[in-house]
Amino acid sequence: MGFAATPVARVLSVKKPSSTTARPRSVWTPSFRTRKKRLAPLVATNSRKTSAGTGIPPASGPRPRQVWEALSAREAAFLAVECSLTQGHDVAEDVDGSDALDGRPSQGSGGVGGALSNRYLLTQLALWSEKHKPSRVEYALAKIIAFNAVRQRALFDYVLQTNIVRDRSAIDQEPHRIKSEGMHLSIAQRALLHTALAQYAFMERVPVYTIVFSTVEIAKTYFGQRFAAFANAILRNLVRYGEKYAADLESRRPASYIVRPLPFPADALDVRYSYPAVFASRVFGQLLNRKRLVAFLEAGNMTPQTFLRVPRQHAQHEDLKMAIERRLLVPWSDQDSTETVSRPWIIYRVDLQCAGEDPGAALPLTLPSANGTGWADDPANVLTRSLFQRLLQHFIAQNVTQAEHTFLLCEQLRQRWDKERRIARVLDLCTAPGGKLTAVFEYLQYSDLGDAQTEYIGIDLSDQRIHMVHENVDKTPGMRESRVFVGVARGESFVDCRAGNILRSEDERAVSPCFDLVIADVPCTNSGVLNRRPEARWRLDEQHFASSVPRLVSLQASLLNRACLLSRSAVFYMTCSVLHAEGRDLVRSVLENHRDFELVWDHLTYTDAAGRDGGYAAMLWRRPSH
Ligand SMILES: C[S@@+](CC[C@H](N)C(=O)[O-])C[C@H]1O[C@@H](n2cnc3c(N)ncnc32)[C@H](O)[C@@H]1O
Repeated sequence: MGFAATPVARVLSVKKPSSTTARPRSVWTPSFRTRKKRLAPLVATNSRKTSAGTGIPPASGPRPRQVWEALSAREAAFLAVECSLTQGHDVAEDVDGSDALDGRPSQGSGGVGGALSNRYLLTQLALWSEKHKPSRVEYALAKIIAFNAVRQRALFDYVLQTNIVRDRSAIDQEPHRIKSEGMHLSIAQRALLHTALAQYAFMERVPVYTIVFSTVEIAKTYFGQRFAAFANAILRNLVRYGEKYAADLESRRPASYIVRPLPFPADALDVRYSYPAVFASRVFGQLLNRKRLVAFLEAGNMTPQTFLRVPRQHAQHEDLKMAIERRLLVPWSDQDSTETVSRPWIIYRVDLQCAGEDPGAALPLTLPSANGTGWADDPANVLTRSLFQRLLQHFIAQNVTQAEHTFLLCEQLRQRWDKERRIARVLDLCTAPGGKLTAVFEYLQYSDLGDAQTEYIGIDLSDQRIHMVHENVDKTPGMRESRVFVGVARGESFVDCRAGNILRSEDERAVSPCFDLVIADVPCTNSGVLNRRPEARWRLDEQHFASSVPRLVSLQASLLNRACLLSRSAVFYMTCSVLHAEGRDLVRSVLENHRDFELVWDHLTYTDAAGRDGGYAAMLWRRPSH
């Protein structure tokens, strides 16, 4: 049976394999009815399989549309992963820090139509999505498969090696072509097998038969019969191999998110949790505790959580009350639920499972959800999801770590600030999408440190992302009516903003301290948000630590340096990295040249299973002049 989905390849403009064995693609049949007909035999076989020993009751077996969606999503994921495997991104290039909520980069974050390179996984998926108009189910599936395939690259290469490669050093020597006896894996073939493994390991509800079937179908279309037979053999072998290891793994407590056993070395944590070895060992060097390291590495492989920051004065919002009633929003347990002067917002965790979403499932939106609230396409669940979309129009999505760091920094500021004066001018050097600037605004208004005359200036390098700041300003009560200026500029050459014009200079002598508070929430390696940025970890290998990471650190130092020059009182320095090189050590080295400032408070949070992002926050305070 043919697999008709060539438009995906055209949309993603991924190079076709040059192999002479590649079979001509089957004819594209755009009508759903036709595709459904062609896939009908699969559906019948599949239902038999599901009831025959996979543990899935026949009633929840895939329905025709789902099978099509599963195949099509799998192909899109495969092409996106191939693209991601081909590219060696520069860490200093990936400055946008985008963490689009549902993973679709918006226009402004450099996604479709944006200026950002289209080499990224999410951008590839967005391009496919824009052209192919997949259903929500199809998109969610493709994203989950692709994210896991990219995150688990090291583990999956190890699995393939132990299955097909006799010589372990082959991958290191020739990463783009794994050699085994008589079989060469191209990048595209490797990507296809990675997506198969991603389904096998993480999607417990996908029957093994379906994984093998779709792999073979895609393999036939792209690589020809010979590779299809090879892929089939590899996967079947793996299932046998996995079973053999199951008992062994159980005794070693396999990572809870791996739902089916894969052979992995018990001691090599970098392979087992799939990180570049040098990064894992650096974090170990900081934590000096194997258990905490494992918790951190595991958290980086989990589905990221979404949080909403709700201003207290909006606590009675109708949609909000309904969302709390339906348990779509759950108050973050650590926060003080009573109103205090200093905490002007309530943080809620979004529990999309209550809307039938189950990120670990095979078909996240159409199978019964994990917590038993019915089918995801049940009208009640559809309503809950549309409620979530409405909430996003009113409230800012911000991770609890970012909100908490901003709160703690503001508290430090309040303790030191002369109560007789109001804060007159605030500058944010890297403002997009505006999460910190709006939080600081809320805090200053709420605590009376600021007033109607307080001026807020936010600049960012990326004009693509500046419009997101405007959206977030509009969501912040009272901010649009205040003295707010948002513009595009490089932070390290910013001098001031007068009458709506941005003044810049490379010359430090042109800079004078004219802001009470300067925020430098700098671009970083994203090592604290690796669960959101599947590709980011691969830019933390030996080679990048020697080349692009130092360049990024030097940009961070320039931005912090400029922040100190511009501030007459406080500097907030923040990153979403857990590496000391971008946090504590960097602050200390910049302070060497700014004896007029002292570090009064800092905090490093590691990514954790509760959903906290990793990140660093520090407050520098200008010493009183004598
Ligand atoms: C971590 S994000 C900032 C997040 C933001 N503060 C918030 O809370 O929503 C880093 C931002 O720095 C911007 N950026 C990168 N290099 C910059 C530079 N040299 N000058 C100003 N902004 C820069 C990026 O475009 C990105 O929007």
